Amino acid sequence: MRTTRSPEDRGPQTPDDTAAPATPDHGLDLPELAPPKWNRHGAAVAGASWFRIARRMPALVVQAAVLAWQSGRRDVVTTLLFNLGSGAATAWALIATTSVLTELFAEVPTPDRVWAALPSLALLALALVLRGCCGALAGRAQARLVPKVVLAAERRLLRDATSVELRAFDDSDFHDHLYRSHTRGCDEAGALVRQATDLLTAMVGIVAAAGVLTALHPALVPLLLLAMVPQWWGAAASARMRYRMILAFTEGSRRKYMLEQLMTARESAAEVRSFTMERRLLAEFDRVARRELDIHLGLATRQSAVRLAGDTASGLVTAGVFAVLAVLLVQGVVPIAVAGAAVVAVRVAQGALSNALYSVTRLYESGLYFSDFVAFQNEARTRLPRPGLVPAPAGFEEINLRNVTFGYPSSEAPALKDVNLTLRRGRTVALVGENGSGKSTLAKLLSGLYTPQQGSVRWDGTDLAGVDGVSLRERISVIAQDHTHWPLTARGNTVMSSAECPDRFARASTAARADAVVSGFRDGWDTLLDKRFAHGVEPSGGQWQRLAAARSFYRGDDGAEVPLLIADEPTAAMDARAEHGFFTSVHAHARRTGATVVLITHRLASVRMADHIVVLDKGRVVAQGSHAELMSENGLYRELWELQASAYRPPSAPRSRTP
Ligand SMILES: Nc1ncnc2c1ncn2[C@@H]1O[C@H](COP(=O)(O)OP(=O)(O)OP(=O)(O)O)[C@@H](O)[C@H]1O
Repeated sequence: MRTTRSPEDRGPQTPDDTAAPATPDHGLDLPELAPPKWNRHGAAVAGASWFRIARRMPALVVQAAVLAWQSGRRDVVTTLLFNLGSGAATAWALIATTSVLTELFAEVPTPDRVWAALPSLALLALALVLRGCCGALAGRAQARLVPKVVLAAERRLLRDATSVELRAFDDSDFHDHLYRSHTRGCDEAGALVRQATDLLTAMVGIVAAAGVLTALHPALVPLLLLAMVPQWWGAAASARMRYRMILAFTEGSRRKYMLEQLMTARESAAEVRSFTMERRLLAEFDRVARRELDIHLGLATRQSAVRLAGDTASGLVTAGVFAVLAVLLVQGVVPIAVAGAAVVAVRVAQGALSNALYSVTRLYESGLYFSDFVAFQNEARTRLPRPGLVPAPAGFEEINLRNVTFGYPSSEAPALKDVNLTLRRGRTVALVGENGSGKSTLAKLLSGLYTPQQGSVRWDGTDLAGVDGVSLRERISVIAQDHTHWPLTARGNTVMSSAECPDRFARASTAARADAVVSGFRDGWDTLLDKRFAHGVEPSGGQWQRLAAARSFYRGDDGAEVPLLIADEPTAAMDARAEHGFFTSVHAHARRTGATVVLITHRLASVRMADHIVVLDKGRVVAQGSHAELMSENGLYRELWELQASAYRPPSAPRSRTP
């Protein structure tokens, strides 16, 4: 038997782990997201062989060099010069060390040895100071370069994300690319340059030390390199493991992010509580997070094992190198001074080599992530508007849609099928139909946001498929169904990208009745419409809609410049007075500016005022004409109209067959 518990029974109202569950403690039962295409590409890169890693290095270094060169030439040159200086100083220091040791181990009385070693000691000190200065200055140049590279990559990503056609945002593959590129790709561009310069620094150190070591005894160099192979293998293998883990968990981290957003965003905070979703969201979060944690823990163990094996093997081989040195010393092949200097050179080269190894593995790892950034750029390039488009015509007498068919990337059925339509200049055209019938899609095609896969949309004789989208959209004003709540002032929300013009501004704000909204705000038109900022306010849904309408009237104020205004459910949240006012204004706008107005609304009483009504059903135009013509037919329009009208009739009143 089910029992109902009072709030007191339930104890504290925070959903801590001990409180009784108000709803079952299971997750959201979301279906798994389909693996994106880039996953295959990523897995192929992550599974690269040693040979492939080595082969990729030059390309990665070149990529880093190009990125760096494009972002800060002076810093690149400075980094190179000071790194070379540092290498020269290292070699000099090692030679000075040999001289010092030779003097100190000479067979003469001790005070004479010390006196003899002093000049070499001074040279050694000078070389070390020089090496320090060069290192510091190279480090400074690198520290200046990296943020510039990250910034340039971020800018490129934002430019690409805003340049691609809107259609790309309907494609989940594009989202995956963008997500990965945005979350890691840009930072990895900086890391790529940092690791490449670190590698350069280390290589210069190695070359300097190896050069001196070769001069001391050639057998030591290959032994030293051999000592580093197991360490290198360990670090690279563990980096690749981590990459594969991140790749495997991309879907999970997207889901985790989505859940975090739902639980922390202001927009969803009320509904999370109203629908008592707290526990279910947390349970889903726990489920996803547990999977992530398990993967992390498994990875940590495997990485440690690989590193341990690599370090142990490396330690054993290094001990072997010193044993060989001892043998050479005992056999008299090298004198004691040279053996001492060799130990110093080995330590210097080991330090540099281990830095180089770290840089190489990190460079490889960064290269893997950076390849996603490059892949996104390539993907974005294929989604740019095609080149060679002509500027939009200044206006039209007629907009003609001929056999227009359009489908969204992820959907099987087209949203619009074989649509034929003519919209005349200066007329108000209403699109009506049930949910999902294709009204907004048609509006987006008319707005120049999408181009049809079949058929054409023409402004008089000009097919819009061959027209530059930006110049076309500059001639169209839109009130979108899901309009953006721009985090700007009320004035900024209205003026947007145009220059401010007081007359135009006054007309637009009056037409949309936005002035009445703004008069209630503390700073009037200068009030910031975002609660996240100090003194920001949050307008109501209807108030936002009036501001969106003002924005649209402002942009479309000059009918010669903007001959088309499209309003997609512009009054859904408005009260009856505001709604009536809006429709009156929209007709007045069409009369004053001579623009064509396309109106989408479910309020059929307002549709009646339109010059022409187009009825859509399942993506097809099923009827069109004036209100009277459509009412005379016994079709979908009349059925919808009568359904709405019946809600306003007293229950006893007889149903009229005429409007
Ligand atoms: N971005 C999208 N990606 C995939 N399918 C979409 C997208 N937008 C709309 N659709 C689909 O296209 C069809 C038409 O949708 P559209 O939004 O044009 O209908 P509508 O008539 O404006 O509906 P409503 O009255 O509910 O606003 C629907 O089946 C919808 O699921």
